[in-house]
Amino acid sequence: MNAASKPSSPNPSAAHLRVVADRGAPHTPGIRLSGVSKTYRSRDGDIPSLRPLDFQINDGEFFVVVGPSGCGKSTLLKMISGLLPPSTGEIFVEGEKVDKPHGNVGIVFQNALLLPWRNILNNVMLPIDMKRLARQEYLPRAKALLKLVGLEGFEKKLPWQLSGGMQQRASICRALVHDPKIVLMDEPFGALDAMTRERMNVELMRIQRDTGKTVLLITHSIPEAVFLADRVLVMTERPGAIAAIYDVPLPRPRSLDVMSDPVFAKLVQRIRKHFFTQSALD
Ligand SMILES: Nc1ncnc2c1ncn2[C@@H]1O[C@H](COP(=O)(O)OP(=O)(O)OP(=O)(O)O)[C@@H](O)[C@H]1O
Repeated sequence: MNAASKPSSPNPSAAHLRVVADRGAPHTPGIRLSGVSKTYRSRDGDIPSLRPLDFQINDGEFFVVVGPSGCGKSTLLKMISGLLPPSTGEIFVEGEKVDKPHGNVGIVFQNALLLPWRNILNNVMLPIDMKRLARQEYLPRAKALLKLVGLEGFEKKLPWQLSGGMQQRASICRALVHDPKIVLMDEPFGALDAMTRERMNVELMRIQRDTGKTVLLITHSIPEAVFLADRVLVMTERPGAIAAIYDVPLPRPRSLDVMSDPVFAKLVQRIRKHFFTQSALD
């Protein structure tokens, strides 16, 4: 789904964020993988972790990957961010080949990993400081992002003064502050309680809609995948391969009520069938 086709937001700060987000070439696939595989070399021998993968994620798409533990999901994410070279194949982000760590991604991990001595605003500004970008230019964007996730007024607080869900929202702002082309999320809400996790999912969908970012999210939860995604990629056991890619034909914007839609239940059931012998997935 293209950002331009989404309903516009009445929130003025969100509009500001969208203008920045829409700078990219509109028709280039957000992410493209061609024959990408990974085998780790270790003293005990080779560990084939991913079989060759071919797929693409469209600009502005919410793309979710589910798969059993150890099938290579985090490996995939590290390769797309340029932190890890593939053993074979090529990766392109917005048409540019990835061959080293690049600044075109924002990454959100399972834990917020905020620096305890920096206040929330300065944690969000961390990528700007590390990249030595002009602080004054990005401060309004950092503040607009904090407003977007409901953390206006918490800029000067230290991380310990916020709940786990609030900290994770701040870490999402940190991933977006330098206006990356894509956002990679590795089990971002895995450490949160079930109710907070549901709320965060609703919030994340809204943020993605308002910013128009291309999102690749990894989860172990099949209902979470179907709730969030435009498409769900299902992986096989290690060495991971593509078992299937499903379109999620549920209209947007979505609320939690969508989970009682028969289309939702059917798709969850269909994906679950890929793993019915495994207990690693919800
Ligand atoms: N640095 C490494 N050296 C050797 N093997 C590794 C390394 N990193 C990962 N592996 C192996 O590669 C496989 C894929 O690991 P990866 O962390 O990508 O899986 P995952 O699907 O993200 O797992 P989980 O869902 O449990 O987080 C695993 O079998 C793991 O043991």
